[in-house]
Amino acid sequence: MIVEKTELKDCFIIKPKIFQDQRGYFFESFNKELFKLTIGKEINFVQDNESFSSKGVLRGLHFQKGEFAQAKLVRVVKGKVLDVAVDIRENSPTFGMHISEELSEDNKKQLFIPRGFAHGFIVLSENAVFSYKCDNYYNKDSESGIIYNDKDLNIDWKLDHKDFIISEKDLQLQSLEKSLC
Ligand SMILES: Cc1cn([C@H]2C[C@H](O)[C@@H](COP(=O)(O)OP(=O)(O)O[C@H]3O[C@H](C)C(=O)[C@H](O)[C@H]3O)O2)c(=O)[nH]c1=O
Repeated sequence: MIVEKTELKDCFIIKPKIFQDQRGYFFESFNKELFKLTIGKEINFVQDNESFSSKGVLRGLHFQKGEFAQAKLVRVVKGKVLDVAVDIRENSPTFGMHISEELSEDNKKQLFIPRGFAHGFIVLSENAVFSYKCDNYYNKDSESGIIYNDKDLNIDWKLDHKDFIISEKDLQLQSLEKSLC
């Protein structure tokens, strides 16, 4: 397992060791002890999620507020997405900055997104299966988010805007500035 730091503190790119043979491949998608050794902290994931989306679907940017904030370990099982994590830790020197990373079934990269981040992705392939671990349970009442085209974030989602598929709920999200009020 190779872990790369990103320009956002505590946000890491993880490349698992892949074992290939004539049958196909095998890799450990999560190993608690190895994760703790390489990340340097123990994360107690409590919930696994999976979503299926077609090309152009943009889910996010989402986060849960307060005590229900979630750290996530995200990966793509099928297809390819552009994954985006935004640092919304108000005391962080990289507050308001984001990273974008292509996660795919081919590169098998994972992204660890700590609590205090907003998260979203857009599907670049015909469709994608997105799988991720959370270290806190879903709490509907603490759900919040940032509109995908927040002017201050200026995220390049790669696809042509006319191809975006966004839920009505996500189209109502506010700017970063207003979402933290
Ligand atoms: C997140 C979640 C949702 N749900 C229910 C609530 C809705 O009835 C349905 C779809 O939820 P939603 O439209 O919020 O799903 P996404 O747009 O994929 O939300 C996720 O998108 C971005 C990428 C994230 O990082 C978050 O984990 C999460 O907010 O699943 C649950 O029952 N449990 C859950 O943990």
